Amino acid sequence: MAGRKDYVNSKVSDNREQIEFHVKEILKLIGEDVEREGLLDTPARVTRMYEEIFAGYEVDPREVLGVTFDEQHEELVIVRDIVYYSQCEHHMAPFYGKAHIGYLPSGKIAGLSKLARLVEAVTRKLQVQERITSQIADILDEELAPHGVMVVVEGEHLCMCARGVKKPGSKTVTSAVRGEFRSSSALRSEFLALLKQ
Ligand SMILES: Nc1nc2c(ncn2[C@@H]2O[C@H](COP(=O)(O)OP(=O)(O)OP(=O)(O)O)[C@@H](O)[C@H]2O)c(=O)[nH]1
Ligand SMILES: [Zn+2]
Repeated sequence: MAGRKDYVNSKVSDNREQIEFHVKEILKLIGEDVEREGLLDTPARVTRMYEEIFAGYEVDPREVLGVTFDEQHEELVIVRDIVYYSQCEHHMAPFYGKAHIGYLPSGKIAGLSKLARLVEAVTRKLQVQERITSQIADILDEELAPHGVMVVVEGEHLCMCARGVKKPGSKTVTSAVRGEFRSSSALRSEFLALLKQ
């Protein structure tokens, strides 16, 4: 079996066979009959699912913004209600919800779809919600050098619903502010008001 070192910097597409093998082993270890019909293709299916839900390991989130445009619009730009699905790094259980991104451009704007691609790139891996929130804010701050950035992420964590403390319906809300959003409560209020419309 490969040692820990062999996995460094690897991703699902590099390791399909090994992942299938290990999923099958886990099925055996939880008491399943891996030869029964319903489970025959499960290791391959799970591996294909991992390629989707862990696609974030295949991309550099700093590169997804792509070409930025020079534009003199210096008022608030918000893309809200960007649905995401992620996996909590403590339990490997899904958490999901919506991300809302706002920034005040300073001569550079990003393609709107690229903001949603950035959310995809940071959520499709093992994560915690706080890190998703600050990574989105930091990457926009560094790549667009805007006057300010504000990110709000809402999430429902299955590890808190289906197991453990069992509180379905509870929502975690995280925020990150950079630049002028830090000092201006008026800007933060404007952003939050526009989320409600
Ligand atoms: N801060 C933060 N915590 C998270 C996130 N996702 C899951 N967790 C928490 O990670 C913690 C792990 O706690 P542990 O005590 O090590 O694990 P556990 O015994 O399974 O904890 P319980 O969930 O309370 O049963 C739990 O409190 C989870 O709710 C996240 O995105 N952010
Ligand atoms: Zn969890």
